[in-house]
Amino acid sequence: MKKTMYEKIWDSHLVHEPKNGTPLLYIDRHLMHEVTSPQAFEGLRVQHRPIRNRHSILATMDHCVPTVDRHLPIKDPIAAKQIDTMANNCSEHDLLIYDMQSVNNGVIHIVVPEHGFIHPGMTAVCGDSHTATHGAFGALAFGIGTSEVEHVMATQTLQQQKSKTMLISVEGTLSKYSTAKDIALAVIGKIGTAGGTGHVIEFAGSAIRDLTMEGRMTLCNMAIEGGARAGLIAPDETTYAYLKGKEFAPKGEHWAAALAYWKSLPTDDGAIFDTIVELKAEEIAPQVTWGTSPEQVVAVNETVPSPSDFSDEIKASACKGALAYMDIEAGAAITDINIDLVFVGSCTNGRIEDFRAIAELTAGKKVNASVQAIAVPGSYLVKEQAEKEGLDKILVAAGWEWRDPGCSMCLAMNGDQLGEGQRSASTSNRNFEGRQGKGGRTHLVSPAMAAAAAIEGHFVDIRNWA
Ligand SMILES: CC(C)[C@H](C(=O)O)[C@@H](O)C(=O)O
Ligand code: SF4
Repeated sequence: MKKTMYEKIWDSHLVHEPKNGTPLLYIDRHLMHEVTSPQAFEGLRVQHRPIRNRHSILATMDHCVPTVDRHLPIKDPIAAKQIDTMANNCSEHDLLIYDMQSVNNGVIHIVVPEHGFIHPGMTAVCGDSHTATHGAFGALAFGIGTSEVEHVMATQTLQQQKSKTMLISVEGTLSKYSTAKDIALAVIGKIGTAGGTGHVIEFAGSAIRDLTMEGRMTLCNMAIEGGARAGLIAPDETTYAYLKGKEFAPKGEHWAAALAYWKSLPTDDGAIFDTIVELKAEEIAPQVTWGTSPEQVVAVNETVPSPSDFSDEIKASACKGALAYMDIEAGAAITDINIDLVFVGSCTNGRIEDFRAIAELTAGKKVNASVQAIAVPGSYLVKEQAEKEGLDKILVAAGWEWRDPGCSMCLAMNGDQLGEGQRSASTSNRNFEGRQGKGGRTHLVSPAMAAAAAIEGHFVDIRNWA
C-alpha cells in the first residue's frame, strides 16, 4: 500500500490499537517549558512515579523570562515562581534544561532544532501548541495538554486518534520579499483557522523544497493556526545538512543508518491524501492580518474588507467585531495603517535569517520617531550569531532595541507588552484580542514587512519600497 509520510511515522510508532479505543503511540522526544509542566511533575510526585526516559526530555525557560536586565531578580512573583519550580523539577529528575543563565537558553521551538534534538521520522510532543514547528524536519510533532505531559513522562506513550491527511502544495518560486511567513498566512487565509481541523498537513511543492530549514520551521509553526494537528515537510538534503554535526544528531555509522531511514520517509508516489489544497508561489504577496484571527489576512496592496464581503454570517460578524476591536475602517488601505510598535521575534520568526532580513532592510535608515522597535532573538545562539555578523549594530544604530531571548511580546507573559489601544506589526503567530497586552492590536507580518513598517511608521508594500 502506498503511504503518506504521516502514515509511515504513525505505523512505526503505534504501540497498541484497541478495537474500540484510542490508539497508543510511542513518543521519542518530549520538550518542556515552565508554563505547562509544573502540574505534570506534581502528578508524578503524588503518585511516586519515576520518569521513564529522562534522555527523551529537553527543557527550557522561555515564556516568563525577562528580555532585559536578566542578571536581576525577576520582579513578577508568578513568573519568578514558575522559573524556580522549573529549575527544581529538572534538577530533581536530572533533566537537561537550558535555564535562564544558560548560553543555550531560548524559546523551546528555537533551541530544540539548534541542537539537533529532533530527527526525521521521530514523534515529538510538548505542552505547547507550536510544537508543530518540528514537522519541518519530517517529524510528527504536536502539542499536548498538561495531563498528557504527565502521561508521556511516566510511560513514554500517548493516546492519540489518527488524523486525516491534507496535502498543501505550493508550486513555483516565491517573489522577492515574500517569505515562508507569507506562505503560512496565505494558506490560513485560504483554508481558515478551522480548515485543517482533524488533519495533519504535509507541505510540498517546489516553493517548499526551496525554503531553508528556518523557513520550513516558520511554516510548520503556523500549521496549528490553520487548525491542523501538525505540519510536516519531507526531509531532504537541506534537512540533512542542517542536522549534520549538531550535538544530538547521529554520528559516524549511526549517521549513515539514520540517513537510510530518513530517505524512506517521504510520501510514496500515488499515496492518497484526504484533502488537497494548491497554491501558486508567484501569487503569494506579502501578507498583513487586519483582524483578530490569523485567517483575517490580506495582501499588503489590498484593503481592509467589510462584513458585507463575507457570505458566511459567522465570518461577517467576526469581521465586524474585529474591525471594532482593531479600530480600523472597512475599505482602508493596509498601507495607511499606522503602527506604534514593531516586534520581531517568537518561535515563528526569531531565527537568524529573520534578523538578517530586518538588518538588510534597515541598514542606513532610521526607525520612525513614532515607533518603538524591539528585536528579540529566539535564543542566545541566534543572538550570538547575529552579533558576530554585526546585525545588532545595524539595528541599534537605526533605533531598534536589541534584547535577550524569550517569548517576550509574542504573548506578553514576561511584562513585554502593548499598552491599551497600541498597535503593533508583529512577526509572531497569533493576533487574538489582548494577546500582546490588554487592548493591544496586533498585525501579523513577515520580518521584512515589520522592518519596513518600523521605518515608515505604517505598512508599506516592500516589493516597490526597498
Ligand atoms: C503557554 C502555552 C501553553 C501556549 C501554547 O500552547 O501555544 C503559548 O506558547 C502560546 O503560544 O500561546
Ligand atoms: S514564542 Fe509565542 S508562540 Fe512560541 S512558544 Fe512562545 S508564546 Fe508560544
